[in-house]
Amino acid sequence: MKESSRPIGVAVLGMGNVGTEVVRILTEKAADLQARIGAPLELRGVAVRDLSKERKGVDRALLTDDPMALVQRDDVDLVVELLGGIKPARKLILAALEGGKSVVTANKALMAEHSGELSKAAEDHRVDLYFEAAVAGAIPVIRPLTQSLAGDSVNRVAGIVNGTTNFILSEMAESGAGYGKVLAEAGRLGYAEADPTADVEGYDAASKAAILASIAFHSRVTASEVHREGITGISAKDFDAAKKFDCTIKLLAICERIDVDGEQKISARVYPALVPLDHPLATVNGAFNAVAVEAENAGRLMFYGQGAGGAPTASAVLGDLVMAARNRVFHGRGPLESTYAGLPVASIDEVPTRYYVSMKVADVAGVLHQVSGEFAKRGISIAAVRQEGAGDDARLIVVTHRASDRAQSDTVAALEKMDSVLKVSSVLRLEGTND
Ligand SMILES: NC(=O)c1ccc[n+]([C@@H]2O[C@H](COP(=O)([O-])OP(=O)(O)OC[C@H]3O[C@@H](n4cnc5c(N)ncnc54)[C@H](O)[C@@H]3O)[C@@H](O)[C@H]2O)c1
Ligand SMILES: N[C@@H](CCO)C(=O)O
Ligand code: NA
Repeated sequence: MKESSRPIGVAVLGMGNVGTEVVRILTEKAADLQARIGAPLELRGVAVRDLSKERKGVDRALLTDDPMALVQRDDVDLVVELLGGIKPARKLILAALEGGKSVVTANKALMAEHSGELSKAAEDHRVDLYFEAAVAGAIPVIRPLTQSLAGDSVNRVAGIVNGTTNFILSEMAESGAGYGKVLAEAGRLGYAEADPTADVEGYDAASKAAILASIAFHSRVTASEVHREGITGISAKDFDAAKKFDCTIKLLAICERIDVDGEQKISARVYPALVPLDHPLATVNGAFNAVAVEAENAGRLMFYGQGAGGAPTASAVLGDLVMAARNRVFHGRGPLESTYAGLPVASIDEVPTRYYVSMKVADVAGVLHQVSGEFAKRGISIAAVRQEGAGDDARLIVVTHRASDRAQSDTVAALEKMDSVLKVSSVLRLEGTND
């Protein structure tokens, strides 16, 4: 390695769950990081909201409540954005890139909406924009997709990419614990977003799906183009029913290439789904994430690890920081955004899915025939039917084979109108099967 170069100035924006851990590692591992980079990393400042708050292990002189002034300092070479949200993160990152500084961010909400603008600024100013921490926390997924698989064709990226909801669903499956209590615990452990609606309503997973789909399929997919359903409607009853079909329930993010009438499109979707208990994703519990990648030549790859939490996320941030710093020292550049394929995003209606429909029915002869008739009318074949209870508590559960999501949802709408169907109590998709 060449002799140590001049110090590289680092600005950290935000000292919350992730920022605190990044600053700790930067300080504690300074010597190792210097040896790996070929230059020392020097912390020039940390932008915080509350200057009066005690920050253990940080020199008070480094704290500032003016992030823009910090970003624009001449002695800052790398900016680490850990504020979250669009404002003021977008402007700060743009200012950094336009000032010739490389940026590392964990901000999926921002990357899923503004990656085009930010990547262009990075390209125009010949600096790096890294965001490994934005998807699946500590797990390397961005780098494998952009670098290791750069010579392959990815067909599918799917898995569990939100730690908070996986933590909640795992607890519900295990102990039947109440939703609110588990969510509060996820916040306390540093998994949840500042506004946990982003987690439980699936927005966070949708942002990650948009980033994964864009990278995997060399196209640009934004969060608003991802079909999104959250977990707030999932109850203990759904878990009981899932168990009867040897399944559990997971919030999945699925990005795949699909063929729609001869045209290749991207499907990017997030929803809670029944997953067979013997499927690898069924055993991913707590704040752990798992992402399965299917590529034409590599075949199937699995990535598993901690998808949320301060220290695991900081690990991914530091990895990016070392890369960006090395590029400074050795005059290299990270991979540029690749959107040459420009594939369109399919509507959820066009995607082939399997449905699980649980309904309360009138306990009269012929109900099963009428219900199955509605599925048959739309060309949907039924895989399993289960009748439960009797009288006022008569229930029918139908699991279908794959058909267009439009045909499936139209059938549910028709069932809801039938006199003999008193209530459609639960509709979930079934994933992780081949039929
Ligand atoms: N926590 C995780 O597990 C995790 C994992 C992966 C990615 N992320 C992402 O990392 C980022 C940070 O997450 P977090 O969990 O650390 O959030 P957090 O809410 O704990 O921390 C954000 C910090 O930024 C500060 N801040 C916000 N606006 C500011 C401003 N204008 N000036 C100065 N300080 C400001 C807040 O006061 C807070 O301390 C987010 O983009 C999040 O999505 C978090
Ligand atoms: N809130 C996010 C943080 C990690 O991106 C989660 O729970 O997965
Ligand atoms: Na990651």
